[in-house]
Amino acid sequence: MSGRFITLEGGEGVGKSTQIRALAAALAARGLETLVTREPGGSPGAEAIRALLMEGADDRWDARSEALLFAAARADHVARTIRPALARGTWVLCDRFVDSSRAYQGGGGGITDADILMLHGFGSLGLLPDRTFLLTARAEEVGRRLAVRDADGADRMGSKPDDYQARLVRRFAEMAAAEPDRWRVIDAEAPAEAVTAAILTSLADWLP
Ligand SMILES: Nc1ncnc2c1ncn2[C@@H]1O[C@H](COP(=O)(O)OP(=O)(O)OP(=O)(O)O)[C@@H](O)[C@H]1O
Ligand SMILES: Cc1cn([C@H]2C[C@H](O)[C@@H](COP(=O)(O)O)O2)c(=O)[nH]c1=O
Repeated sequence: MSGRFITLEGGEGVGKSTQIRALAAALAARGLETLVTREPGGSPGAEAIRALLMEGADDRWDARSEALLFAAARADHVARTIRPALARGTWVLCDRFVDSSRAYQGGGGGITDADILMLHGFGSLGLLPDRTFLLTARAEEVGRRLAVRDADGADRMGSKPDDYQARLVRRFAEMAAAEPDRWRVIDAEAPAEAVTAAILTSLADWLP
């Protein structure tokens, strides 16, 4: 039996972590076995790489080194956590995946999509989600949320400048438009409960 692989994507502070927790609870209430995981991270090795990526100055890594580190973390996460869970029939709910590399290191950092997909092909044998939810909200709304959540300061990746953030948001929208069979775009400005309901509606075809 094979589980489902679902990812949540979007810019900083749009509500992915909030929604993944709510989604896991809703699926568990329907009797489904779920695993919530995240990137970068989700396995001991990938969590160690996460610390390298998230701490330190913006120029700690150049764009290519950063793309390699994200791909290496993902390879370990896929091999040790995601593929075994899917093989057990578990629904894997992942907070960010390769599409974040395509948006951040690609749209934001200027690495080509072909290069990111090549690294993903080598490191993770090209595993792709069955369904990807893109959470969207206006920059002003996200700014209000992050001002509260990150009052003590953002991490290294969250501190990228506004033009970088704008490019990655555009890249997410392009990817969703280019691959509508896999992506579902969700308005994440609504109250959290309404956002969860919209995600569940977009999963109705798979739910028991
Ligand atoms: N629908 C919502 N309405 C209002 N506030 C929200 C909503 N969803 C999440 N928040 C709040 O916004 C902040 C950011 O949410 P969250 O941490 O889930 O975002 P995220 O997309 O996982 O962020 P990041 O990408 O930075 O990890 C949190 O303080 C959260 O409580
Ligand atoms: C997987 C992945 C992530 N990022 C960035 C996106 C965020 O700024 C951080 C992760 O922080 P979060 O609070 O856990 O969302 O890393 C990236 O640039 N590339 C990636 O592949």
